[in-house]
Amino acid sequence: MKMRNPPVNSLSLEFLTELLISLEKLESDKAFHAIILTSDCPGIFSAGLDLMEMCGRDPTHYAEYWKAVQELWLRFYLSHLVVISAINGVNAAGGCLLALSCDYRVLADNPKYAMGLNETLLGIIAPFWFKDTLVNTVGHRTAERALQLGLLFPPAEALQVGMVDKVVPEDQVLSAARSELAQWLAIPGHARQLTKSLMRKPTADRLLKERDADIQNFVRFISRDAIQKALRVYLEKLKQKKT
Ligand SMILES: CCCCCCCC/C=C\C/C=C/C(=O)SCCNC(=O)CCNC(=O)[C@H](O)C(C)(C)COP(=O)(O)OP(=O)(O)OC[C@H]1O[C@@H](n2cnc3c(N)ncnc32)[C@H](O)[C@@H]1OP(=O)(O)O
Repeated sequence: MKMRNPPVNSLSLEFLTELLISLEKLESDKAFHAIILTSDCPGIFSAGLDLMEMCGRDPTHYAEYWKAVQELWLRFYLSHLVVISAINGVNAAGGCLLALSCDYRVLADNPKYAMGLNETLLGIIAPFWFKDTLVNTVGHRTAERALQLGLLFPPAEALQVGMVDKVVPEDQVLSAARSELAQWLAIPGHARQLTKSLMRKPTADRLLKERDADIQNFVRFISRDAIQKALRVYLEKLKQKKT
């Protein structure tokens, strides 16, 4: 699955919906057993959630958007397919969440390709299920520091803290993901799927039990004047970079 939403693969409502539909199609076709998730945007895996969806819109839109973000995470996190990410670019916040939801992560060795949950740098916070997904991957202490500081880890550090499983030269990222896949596909499917569910269901259940409350919390939080201002300032900084 090659993500293509130029220029930065930001996860707009339309793009989230496309990803969701693609994933559902693959999951319902018995011929498919695995997905390699990668990017078609040079140097960028994903810039995360689309800030334009969270800025200057109305509460109904925020609720619809957040429901789609929840849906995509639940679908990826609990997918019965083997999902491996071949991370071939910088990967922030919501994009990093997608990669963390995979079963295995290969990252291209380029110091520009940092990844992490950098929400605090925007003046916002990672929701509890983003946090839980990170904790499940790197452990509590590393996650606490990474989340508070909004750290984006370059490849060597991402590997060292366990945010990714392998770092390879940039031209080998897809072949390394394919080689890894062979090991996962050699395991009897039902046993691997049940084990994945055993490991992940408690984390997913937390959100499933509180979905509506989580949407309401998001809408209240994102609608605050101070948060809207912080997002506008961040977007402005991104644009000023060019001048
Ligand atoms: C009480 C508790 C309640 C809980 C509430 C929880 C609330 C939590 C809410 C949300 C969680 C948020 C998750 C996220 O994912 S937020 C997004 C975080 N992403 C980032 O910080 C990355 C930002 N982007 C960049 O750093 C760079 O763009 C880059 C490194 C990815 C690429 O750099 P470069 O190649 O130089 O491109 P440009 O910066 O020039 O960007 C091109 C173009 O794209 C626009 N853009 C970039 N990122 C985004 C984005 N995430 N959304 C929308 N648009 C984006 C950028 O502004 C440029 O636009 P242009 O000037 O018009 O061309």
